[in-house]
Amino acid sequence: MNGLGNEIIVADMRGRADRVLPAAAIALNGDIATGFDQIMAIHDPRTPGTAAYVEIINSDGSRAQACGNGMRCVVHALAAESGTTSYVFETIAGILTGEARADGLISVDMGKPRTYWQDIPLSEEFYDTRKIELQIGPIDAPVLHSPSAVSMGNPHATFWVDQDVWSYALDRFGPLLENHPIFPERANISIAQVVAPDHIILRTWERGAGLTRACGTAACAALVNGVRTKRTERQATITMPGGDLIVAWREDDHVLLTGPAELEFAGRFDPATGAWSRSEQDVA
Ligand SMILES: N[C@H](CCC[C@H](N)C(=O)O)C(=O)O
Repeated sequence: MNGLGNEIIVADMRGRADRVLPAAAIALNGDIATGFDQIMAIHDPRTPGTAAYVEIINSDGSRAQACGNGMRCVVHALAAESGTTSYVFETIAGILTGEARADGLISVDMGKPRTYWQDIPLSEEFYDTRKIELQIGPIDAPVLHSPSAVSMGNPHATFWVDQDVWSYALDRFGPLLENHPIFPERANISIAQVVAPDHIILRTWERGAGLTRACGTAACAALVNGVRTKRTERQATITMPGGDLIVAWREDDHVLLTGPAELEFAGRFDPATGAWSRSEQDVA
């Protein structure tokens, strides 16, 4: 599947006691036919009132706490299977809800942002995480600096720029910033250009996945950080390489992410090794 070009494998692990292992993720990502950004593993529910417990694995085998585009793909897949359009899920970051809308888009309540430095987390004490001391490039003329930091369950840094987001070598700066010691759990790194109070252009280097065509939690982080720094309204269109997402930071502090999800093809794979086969009936 994909969520706005963010390549997602949705794995149905219901009724099973095993998990998708990092080795399987690395093997699947090593095959051009199954290269992906995240695996969303749907497990039996652990908490009454939830439909499933969802584990998230990046293409480098690391586990993530949240994945907005991936959650939309999970809603899309389950709705296609059962016809039910509203879901409550549990992830390691907490409870979140998703809904397949009549217009074909999918909305996911990504929960509340965490802005306190220890919740992001950062390795140093910053009491104002709207603008932390982090820069890259020449010391007297940094290329990127003073990002806003927030957690959507996973850590994000939003660097504000006023040039075209494509004029920055994010493929070079991304890994340096992702692995910077200020982020003890690494971080997702985004470059954001605010073109209107309700419109952000965004590119993301994802923790554990690299450059992706869209990143749902980064879109949420950019909107929240845009409001915190008085650059944007509480709802905006986030234009990413794969297309547009709509993000709204509601008055109840929940962040709502709306966008598409698409099925590409189905198959089966071994959750321990990543050995896979494509299903006969092509569904794309
Ligand atoms: N790479 C992210 C997880 C996936 C985020 C992204 N694909 C999304 O749609 O939110 C992390 O390790 O925190």
